[in-house]
Amino acid sequence: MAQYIGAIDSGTTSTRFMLFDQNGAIVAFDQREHTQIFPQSGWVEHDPQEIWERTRQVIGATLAKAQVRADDLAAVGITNQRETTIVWDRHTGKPVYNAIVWQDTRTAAICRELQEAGHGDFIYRKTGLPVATYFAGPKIRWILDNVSGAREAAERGDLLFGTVDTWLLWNLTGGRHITDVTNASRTMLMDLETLDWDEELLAILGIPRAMLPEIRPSSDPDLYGHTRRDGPFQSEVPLGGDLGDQQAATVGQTCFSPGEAKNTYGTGCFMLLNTGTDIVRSQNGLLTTVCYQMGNEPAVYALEGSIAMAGATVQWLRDNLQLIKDAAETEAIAQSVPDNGGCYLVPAFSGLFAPYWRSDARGVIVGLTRYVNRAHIVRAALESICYQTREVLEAMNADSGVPLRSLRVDGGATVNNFLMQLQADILGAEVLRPRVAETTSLGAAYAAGLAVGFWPDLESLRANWHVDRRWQPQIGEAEREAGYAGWKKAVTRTFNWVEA
Ligand SMILES: Nc1ncnc2c1ncn2[C@@H]1O[C@H](COP(=O)(O)OP(=O)(O)O)[C@@H](O)[C@H]1O
Ligand SMILES: O=P(O)(O)OC[C@H](O)CO
Repeated sequence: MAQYIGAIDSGTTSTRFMLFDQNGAIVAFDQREHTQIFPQSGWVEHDPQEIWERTRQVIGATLAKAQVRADDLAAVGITNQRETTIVWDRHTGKPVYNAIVWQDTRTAAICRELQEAGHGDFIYRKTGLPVATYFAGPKIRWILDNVSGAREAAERGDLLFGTVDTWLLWNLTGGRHITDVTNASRTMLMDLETLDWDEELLAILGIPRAMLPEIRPSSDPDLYGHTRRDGPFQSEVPLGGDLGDQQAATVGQTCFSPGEAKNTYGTGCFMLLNTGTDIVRSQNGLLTTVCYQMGNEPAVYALEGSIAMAGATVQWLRDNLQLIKDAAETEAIAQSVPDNGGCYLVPAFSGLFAPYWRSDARGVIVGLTRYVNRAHIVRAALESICYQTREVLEAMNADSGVPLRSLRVDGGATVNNFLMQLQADILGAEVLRPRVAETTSLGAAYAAGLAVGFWPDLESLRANWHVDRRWQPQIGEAEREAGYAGWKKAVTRTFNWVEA
């Protein structure tokens, strides 16, 4: 019997391929970054061909490292940065434009028009999403409006849309055009109740239905297809799992019961709270989204607090300000000062996402005096991740009425132990990091493994979750609240920066 499950994790900054065994332990992996393209202020793009190339490379390198043949894989799952939008020609397979990344704000005018035309409430009721530049629908519309000949070609049925999962499935299978419910729930085009594309939403955004992929469960016993023999696996491996990366991390953290939540610290930071089969509407700026759908089971929903800039703020310190040489340095530098020296950094680089949804906001560093030095700014950058998380957690507590006392964390930035201590201090709650912090890939592996019977059911997966380390708050209430009040004040300074 095949002993492993493979997971492709195509993130905002890099792609990984991982092999997992029956216990959910990592057997081997490889990871490669792709280029971040910033053509103008507020624009963020990726090259879809580069993402596919990196995917091929990490698959080949992982199999070689582990000395595993593709025939030893029971199935492969895919997980991906969500909302990032690719449009390609169905005949040539060539993208008509770069991928427009979830952080990109070029669709602000389209979003404003949708609001002004009074579609905001309808869109929110249907999709659980506020009208914001974050989501895929307005990005597709932008491509149809701005790429020469694109609208006509789309109307002729020659163009296909996909998020990154769909792009990879298309390339891996040689032409299957499929997405899953979690990714579809981030397009602003899917009805959260019917789990199908909605004709009225398509009409409002002017998007031909023929461009859209088939929507399937996140774990599909009918399979999305098999990998092609002439592709990176050089074998026909079943493709059985597909879900957005934040939903995948929720599955990887085994948050299968209503009330269970996780927070993932990658490029952005995303907290998801499982709300079961109920569609819960937020009163506090959170999204309602599909958490997962396993086979023929009903879909499970989640409330989500999305933060656009988390680890990316650290990258900005490194690449744009050159304050640090690598992300790991932030741990020692931030600890070298006792506090932020009165300085706050609010990274509203893509506007502010949850709970504000302000596309008119832009980043600020405030509270500067001659006392403030590099270490204070580095510390303020780490604190910004934790304060944004506190705002989202408060919104979740208010919506669910049940305060979360401990938070399961994962993602690339959780290797920073000082950041985790800051998080416990700023939340006043316990922070728990699991042994396998690569929960995004693990969630995709679980979805694929469940599809082919490698694991029997969701409950059996809980036994694979083990705590690696936990952090308790170490500061008092007064200090915590004073720091938070400073943060709240700093946030107000970001508003109304971009004039309509
Ligand atoms: N030691 C660290 N301290 C703070 N941030 C870190 C550290 N190591 C990595 N990061 C941040 O984590 C992010 C990478 O995490 P990852 O989960 O791979 O992201 P993604 O899936 O979004 O590509 C980067 O933005 C990086 O700046
Ligand atoms: O690439 P990540 O892990 O920061 O995730 C990006 C999110 O999916 C965007 O919604």
